[in-house]
Amino acid sequence: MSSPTHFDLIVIGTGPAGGTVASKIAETGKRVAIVDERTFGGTCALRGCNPKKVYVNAGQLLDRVRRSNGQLVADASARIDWEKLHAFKETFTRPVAEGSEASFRDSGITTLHGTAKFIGVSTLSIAGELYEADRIVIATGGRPRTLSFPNSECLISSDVFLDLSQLPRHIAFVGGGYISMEFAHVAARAGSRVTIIEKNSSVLSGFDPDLVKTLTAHSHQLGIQFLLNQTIEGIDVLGDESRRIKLRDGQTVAADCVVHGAGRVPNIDRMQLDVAGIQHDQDGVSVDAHLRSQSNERVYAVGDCARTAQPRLTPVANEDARIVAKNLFADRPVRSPDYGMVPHACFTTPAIASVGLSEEQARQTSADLDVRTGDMSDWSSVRKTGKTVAGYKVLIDRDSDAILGAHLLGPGAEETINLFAMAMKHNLTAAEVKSTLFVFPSFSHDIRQMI
Ligand SMILES: Cc1cc2nc3c(=O)[nH]c(=O)nc-3n(C[C@H](O)[C@H](O)[C@H](O)COP(=O)(O)OP(=O)(O)OC[C@H]3O[C@@H](n4cnc5c(N)ncnc54)[C@H](O)[C@@H]3O)c2cc1C
Ligand SMILES: NC(=O)c1ccc[n+]([C@@H]2O[C@H](COP(=O)([O-])OP(=O)(O)OC[C@H]3O[C@@H](n4cnc5c(N)ncnc54)[C@H](O)[C@@H]3O)[C@@H](O)[C@H]2O)c1
Repeated sequence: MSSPTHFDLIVIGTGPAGGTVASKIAETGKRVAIVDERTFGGTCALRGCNPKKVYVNAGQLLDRVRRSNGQLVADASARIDWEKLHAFKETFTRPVAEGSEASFRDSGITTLHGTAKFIGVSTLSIAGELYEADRIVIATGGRPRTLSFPNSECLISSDVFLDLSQLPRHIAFVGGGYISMEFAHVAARAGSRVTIIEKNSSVLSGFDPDLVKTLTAHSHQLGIQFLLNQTIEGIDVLGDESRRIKLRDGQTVAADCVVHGAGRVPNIDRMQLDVAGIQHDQDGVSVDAHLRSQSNERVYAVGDCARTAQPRLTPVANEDARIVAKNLFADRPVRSPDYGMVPHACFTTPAIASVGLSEEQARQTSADLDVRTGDMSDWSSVRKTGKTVAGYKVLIDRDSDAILGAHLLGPGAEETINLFAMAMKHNLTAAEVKSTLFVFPSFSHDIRQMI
């Protein structure tokens, strides 16, 4: 067998994490290769955040027109043409693969295609060829969790859902997390009958339970059916587009398509990590504070496939990449990511968003907690958009006046939460935030009333 082609760095995965590391290191003049087994660009740009947001925008627009009740616009009878919307979505995703590969090549990066597998501590096999490198960065992202009930393989993934050019009439979602809630809101507004089957007693476990209750009731009014505390026993495949989901309590749910929204896990199981002595478990590649593998010092891991305490989101992947690019060829890797406060939002309509501690966590941290909470649906900013649900919960430690957590539901929540994240990262007190002048009228201006 011929000797392996040598690089200073090989990056596995072309998503936000891997792509950023490769580009930054190539700028320093090192010999860099990047590989992907799918089209270049990663989940966020091709199968996640960006295409999803195109659909969400259509759902928001429709919601706003319908809610205007003849007051903001005269004719509220708008509808989504899914085929056209899908075609519009493609205008964002189609150019990504070619564009991202060309941009790597323009930066002098070698682009490779295939599934990378370790065959030695620093040697990879890719599409039958061997490659070795002084440093290897694993940035392979996530994949849908494997489910164990009979016929679970008939579920479609979020990748496939985003690519449907026809919207099924009845869609069932397994799991009530981000993916299901975001897709369900769009699909229900576009005319599908939607059922969400969740194993726990409520959906969206990472968000404030009181705001989730309000959002769930609102989603129910939209026509989304929630089946909570459910265990799926199996699925009968009755035809190409006919499924019957059997629940442990004896209920059955008929659907044209069943979507996997039951969580994602690190995509590392096919890489033969043990061959390279790279410690890992179901939560990802074990890394130290500098994102270096704890057991193979040539290897780093970033983004969704790394085992850190952070949520699996694009801004986290970007921060990992920024730090690893500094550590990779340093004499000693000393930099650690500065995640600050990671805000998160689920793009339902309206959106729900959070940053910092939950009320339960804040009660354990603060001896004197001020829970500022309220219904915002009658606030002028919200009413001006037409009537919808809106609420907030801001957690302030009375002793220090520190903001410990902020939780929002309502129009613009996905934007307003960023101001809380900035204030909290930079330790602004509640009084300092309240004394800041914000544009009026704006959703951000409402912050002054919340604290
Ligand atoms: C439907 C959906 C919606 C989302 N929406 C949001 C959102 O609104 N906001 C947000 O912040 N986050 C969102 N996310 C999460 C976000 O997409 C991820 O956190 C982000 O893409 C992680 O980046 P990454 O670079 O770690 O991995 P990825 O972007 O997943 O890239 C990994 C790449 O590695 C490749 N790969 C895997 N294994 C191998 C191998 N062995 N050999 C070669 N190549 C390999 C894959 O093909 C892939 O291209 C969403 C995710 C999904 C699924
Ligand atoms: N807006 C965003 O930032 C965004 C959007 C989509 C996805 N994402 C990322 O993708 C990840 C995956 O999203 P997701 O929605 O698949 O996962 P999730 O972790 O958000 O939710 C999974 C849900 O499925 C439930 N579940 C698990 N197994 C089940 C079963 N057998 N039957 C019924 N319910 C079951 C869980 O209790 C949970 O409520 C997210 O954690 C996030 O990192 C982010």
